[in-house]
Amino acid sequence: MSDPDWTPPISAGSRLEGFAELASTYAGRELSASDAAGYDELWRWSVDDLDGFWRAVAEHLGHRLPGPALAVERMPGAVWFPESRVNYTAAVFADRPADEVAVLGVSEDPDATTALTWAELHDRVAGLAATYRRLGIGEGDRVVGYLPNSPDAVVALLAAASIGAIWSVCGMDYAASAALARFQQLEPKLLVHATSYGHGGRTHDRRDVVDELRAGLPSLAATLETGSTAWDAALAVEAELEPVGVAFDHPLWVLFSSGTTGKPKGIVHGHGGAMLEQAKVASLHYDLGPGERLFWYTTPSWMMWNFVVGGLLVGASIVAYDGSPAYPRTDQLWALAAEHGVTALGMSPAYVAACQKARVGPAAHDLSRLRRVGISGSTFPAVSHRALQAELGPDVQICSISGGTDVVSAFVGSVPTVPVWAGELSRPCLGVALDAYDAAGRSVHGEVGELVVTRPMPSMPVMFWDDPDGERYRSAYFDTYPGVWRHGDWITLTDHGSVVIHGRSDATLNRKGIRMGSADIYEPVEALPEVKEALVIGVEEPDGGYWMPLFVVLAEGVELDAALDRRIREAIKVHASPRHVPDEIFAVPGVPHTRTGKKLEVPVKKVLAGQDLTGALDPGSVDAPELLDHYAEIALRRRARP
Ligand SMILES: CC(=O)CC(=O)O
Repeated sequence: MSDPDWTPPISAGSRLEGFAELASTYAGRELSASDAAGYDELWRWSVDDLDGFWRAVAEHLGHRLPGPALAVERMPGAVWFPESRVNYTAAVFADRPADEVAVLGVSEDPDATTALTWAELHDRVAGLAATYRRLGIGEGDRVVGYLPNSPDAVVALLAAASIGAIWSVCGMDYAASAALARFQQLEPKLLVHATSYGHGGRTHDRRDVVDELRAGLPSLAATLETGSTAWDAALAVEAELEPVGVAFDHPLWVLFSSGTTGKPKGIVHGHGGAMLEQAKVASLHYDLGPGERLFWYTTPSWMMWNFVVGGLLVGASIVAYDGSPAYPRTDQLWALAAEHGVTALGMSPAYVAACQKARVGPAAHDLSRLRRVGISGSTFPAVSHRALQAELGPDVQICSISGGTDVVSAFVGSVPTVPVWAGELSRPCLGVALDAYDAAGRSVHGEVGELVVTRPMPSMPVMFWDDPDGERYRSAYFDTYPGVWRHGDWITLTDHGSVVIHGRSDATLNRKGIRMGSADIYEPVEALPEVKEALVIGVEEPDGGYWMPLFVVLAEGVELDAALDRRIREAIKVHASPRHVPDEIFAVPGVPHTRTGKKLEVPVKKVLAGQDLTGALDPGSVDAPELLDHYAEIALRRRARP
C-alpha cells in the first residue's frame, strides 16, 4: 500500500465521529468512524441500509422527518420520505445565533465587504418572500436570477424556496443567448437581476443583456433589480418568514448541464434531497458547522454555488465573492481566506497550478483558521497536490471532491479521519453506493471502469425540465446499465480504498482497445515549466486507425522545438506509460473550457473528426469558442496530407 500524503490527527473530534455514535443506534451495533477501517464499516452500513442511514442523517441535522426514508427503491423514480413535509429555507434558519455572521459579501474592492448576520439574512428573506407573494409568485412558479455571486443572490434563492417557487440562476458572465437558452425553457414569472458584476479590476456593465433577457422572456410578470430603491424596499418589508412545507421531492431549483452543444438540460432537484445531501457532505465530510466559514471560488452558474449555500444548512457562515480569483494578485483567494478567517476554502486544480507557476500561495498568508482546502472542477494532479500539501503543512487537509451538477453534491471525497493520497479521492461518500463497472456491468477493482451508483441517492434529479415521459432523464444516466446510474467518468477503485478519477468516459482515450484517462497525460505534461495547459484527444479514424494528438499551450516565450517535443514525450513515458505517448504534439494558443473550467474534450474531438460545430456550440457556455478554429485548421491540414 502506498504511503499517504496526509494523515488525520489521532483524535479528529469530528462531527463524523459523533454521527457514527448516533448511527450505531440505527444499525443496532457499534459503528465508529475514528479511522479508515471504522469509516469503511460505516460506509458499508450506509449503503446497505439506506433507510436507516438517511433517517440517522436527518436526526443528526436536527430534522424530524416522519415515516420511512426510502419508501420505494428504483432508479430513476425512488420515493424518499413520502410522509414528510420539508422546506430548504426552513432548514437554513433552524436555530441560528441571531448576531453572528451568516453571509459575507466580498468583492475585489477590500473596502466594499458587507456582512449579514443570521437575523439580517432572515429578515431580508422574509421581506423578499412577502414581496414575491405580492407580485403574484406562488408554489411552482419560476423565479430566475441573473446575478453576481453576492449575498443578494442567496437571499433571492432562499426567498423563492420559502414559498415553494422554483429557482434558477445564471452568473452575469453569461451572454444573453446563453442565459435565454436556459431561462426560456422555464417560462419564469419573475427575473431578479443586477446591472453589473466585477471581475479583474473592471465593473462589467450588463444592462444591455438584462434588456435582452426582459425582451426574450414574455412569461415575466415582474422584474426586480438588486440595489435599486424597489429592491431595498422589498427586503425591508416587515413580514414573518413562514416557509411552506412542501413534499420532499417538490422542485427546489433547476440547474443546467454545461450545454456546450445542444439545448442545456434542466436538472431539477427536490427540497428534501438537496437539503439532506448537501448538509451531509458539509457536516460529515467537510466537518462544517457553527463557527466555521466556507468560501469556494465559484459563480452562481455552477453547482458549487449551491454547494456553498448548503453550508448554511449546517450553521456555517459562507462567503459570496464577486471577483476574479487572481486579481489584483494571483494569490487573491489565499489573501481573502486569511482576511476573512475562512476555515474551508475551495478552488480548482487550475488555480492551484497557476499559483504554483507564479510561485505564490498559502505560505505568505496567515491561514491559522484554515482546516480544509477543497478541490473540485477537474482531476487534481498528484505533483501539484503534494506541493500544495507541503505549503499548507499537516494541519490542513486537502479535500478533493468529485460529483456534479446532476446530484448537486459529491460521490467521492475526503473524510476527516481517513488519510489522503495525492492525486486520489480518499473514499466514496456516505450513502453513495459507488462502484466501477466494466463494459459488461461487472464490478472492477484496480482497473479503470465506469463510475456507477448502484442504489438511489436522495439528491438524484426528481426530473429533467420539460421531459414529461422521463426519456431524456433515463437516457442521460440509465441507458448503459439499466437501473444503475452511470455518471460518465472513468475511475479506478484502489487497493487502499481510495478512488482515482481519470476524466470523462465519453472523451476517453482507447488505443488498441486499451482505455486511458486523459488526466494521466495532463499531470506530467502540465508539471513541465514550459507548458501552461494541455489537451489530449483520441480520434477514431474512418480506416480503423486511431490518432491521438496532444495540444499544448506554452509559457510566454517558449517554442515547441524538437527538444521540448522529446521532453514532453519522455515525461509521459516515465510518469504514465509508453502507451500514453501521443502520436503528434501541436502548440496551440489556448484550450477552450466550459464556463466551469472543464476542458472541452468532446467538442474538440468532434472538430478533429471533421464535424462542423458552427452554430452548434453555445458561445455563452464556453470561455473562448473561437479557439476551436485552430483545432479545425489542424484537422484540415492533417486530412490534406498525402
Ligand atoms: C463536485 C464536482 O464534481 C463539481 C464539478 O466538477 O462539477
